[in-house]
Order: sequence, then structure tokens, then C-alpha cells
Amino acid sequence: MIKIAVTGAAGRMGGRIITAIKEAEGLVLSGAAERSGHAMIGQDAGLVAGCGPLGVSITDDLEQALADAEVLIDFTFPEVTLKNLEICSRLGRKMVIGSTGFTPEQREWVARLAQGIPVVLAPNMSVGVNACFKLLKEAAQILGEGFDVEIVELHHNKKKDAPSGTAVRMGEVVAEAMGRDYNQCAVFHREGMTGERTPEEIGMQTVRGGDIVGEHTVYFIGMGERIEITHRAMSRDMFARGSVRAAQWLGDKAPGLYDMQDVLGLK
Ligand SMILES: NC(=O)C1=CN([C@@H]2O[C@H](COP(=O)(O)OP(=O)(O)OC[C@H]3O[C@@H](n4cnc5c(N)ncnc54)[C@H](O)[C@@H]3O)[C@@H](O)[C@H]2O)C=CC1
Ligand SMILES: O=C(O)C1=N[C@H](C(=O)O)C[C@H](O)C1
Repeated sequence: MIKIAVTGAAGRMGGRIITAIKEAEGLVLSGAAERSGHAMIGQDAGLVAGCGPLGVSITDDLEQALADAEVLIDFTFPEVTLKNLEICSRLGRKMVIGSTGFTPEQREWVARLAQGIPVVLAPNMSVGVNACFKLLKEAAQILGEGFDVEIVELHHNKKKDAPSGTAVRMGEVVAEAMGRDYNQCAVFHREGMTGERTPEEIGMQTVRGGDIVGEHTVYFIGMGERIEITHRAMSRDMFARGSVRAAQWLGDKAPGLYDMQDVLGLK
């Protein structure tokens, strides 16, 4: 049995992850953490997740939640994740990170701490989006300079970061395949007399509203034709199952930073 702790246990993803752990073979939830002051502290994590009692109370003490665990699954916020990573690094626990919105400096810090423990960090744990990353690389290489690239992402009105981590990764994949630097060519805002679009830029557009789980479209727009690669998430369950699969995959891995392409064997 692989023992797993979940932090952000009462969050939108936390509940789906706890349910996915319960449904998976060979895994057991051994700890659940939330922020201090959260109304669900002390409650049974399975009841909070809606999958029935699991005998694990939600605590605000991560070290207590990690006492029996081999792996921590963390879908929270960058600042919280970095603190949790330091604790996992000190205690020698593996980690699966789904949080998004990291700055380049924060990503470097994750990479540095992952030199001591195995870590999977991925902005999107679904098989479909990771297949899209591969398709996008190939499309960008085939289509090349004659096509303008625009990326549009849609998410629910509770999402805190923009553009989504997935959209940023899609932009990075396309930019790299076209020999560009995403940080130099991404354009996040157009208003007023912007002048003509440059061929190099990658437009990044964000839509927020209602309960949209997550939708990403990359447009390759040429003269007289257009390719659109779209991924639509219908529920959060495949993100949760992906994070559980990553936790299982980490079993025998050496310290280092991995992503879902590693987990899914897509590299
Ligand atoms: N990689 C992937 O496949 C996916 C990533 N995400 C990302 O996961 C993150 C969380 O998303 P949601 O679950 O929708 O957000 P949410 O806001 O529903 O959940 C976050 C939870 O973290 C808790 N939290 C805050 N501070 C904490 C602390 N110090 N210790 C423990 N828990 C703490 C909050 O109370 C909340 O319950 C976001 O960054 C989102 O972009 C979301 C879906 C899929
Ligand atoms: O916050 C979300 O909900 C999601 N976040 C991830 C991201 O930022 O890419 C993945 C998914 O689209 C849902």
C-alpha cells in the first residue's frame, strides 16, 4: 500500500484527489491538511470529499499529516506549495505538485529543492492535455513562420491565476518548437492603437466565468486557413486521477524534477 497525504484537502481539487485515492488499487489516504482556521479542520477527509468516511481527520499541521505518508499531493497556491516542498524535502517525502501560477524564480526554487527528493510538477495532469502538448510541438514545427499563434483559455470565476498554467505551458511548447523565447514573445493585452500584429508574438487570452472547469484552444492562423487544437475538461476527475498516477509512478524514482510527460512516457 502506498500511503498518500493530501494538502488543500477541502479544496475543489483536494476532494476529487481524496476520492481518486479511495477508488485506486494499492493506495491509501494517510493524512489530510488544510490551512489554519479552515472550517473543515478536525472533520473526516472522506466525508468532506463526499466519498464516505476514511478515518483521516483534516489537520492544519502538515508534519502531522505527513507522519505516515510516502507522498504528498499538493494542489494549493505557489507560496503554500513552496513551504510544503521545504517540509517534504526536510522529512524526505516525495511530492506531486499541481498548483499553478509559479513565477520563474519560484519554478527555479522548486527545481533546486527537487534535487533532494523526487517531485512531479505539472500544470495539467490530464492525459488529453499532455497529448496536446505533443501535438502542438509537431504542429508548430510543421506550420512554422507562416502561421500566427493565439492561445485562448477559459476557466471558472474562482480561479486565481492567469493565464492558466496549462496555457503558459502550451505557449512555451509552441515558442520552443518555433525557436522563440516565450517570455519575449507572449502578448497578454491588446487595447487601443496597438499597431499591426508582429509575426513572432503569441497572443495569450483569458476568459473567466461561472463553473467552466477548463478549456484551452491554440489557434494557428494562416492565410486562407486555420488550425485549432482544443482541449475541454468536463470534470476535475481526470486531473485527480493523473495526480494519483503520478504518485504511484514516483515509487522507485531517484530525486529530481519530473513532469506528466515523464509519468505518461511521452518524452
Ligand atoms: N495540475 C492540474 O492538473 C490542475 C491544477 N490546478 C491548480 O490547483 C490549484 C488549486 O485549485 P483548486 O482546488 O481549484 O483551488 P481551491 O481554492 O478550491 O483549493 C485550494 C485549497 O488549498 C487550501 N489552502 C490554502 N492555504 C493552505 C495551507 N497553508 N495549507 C493547506 N491548505 C491550504 C485552501 O483552503 C483550499 O481549500 C490551483 O493552482 C489550480 O490552478 C487545478 C486543477 C488541475
Ligand atoms: O484552476 C483550475 O481550475 C485549473 N488549473 C490548471 C491550470 O492553471 O492550467 C489546470 C486546469 O485547466 C484547471
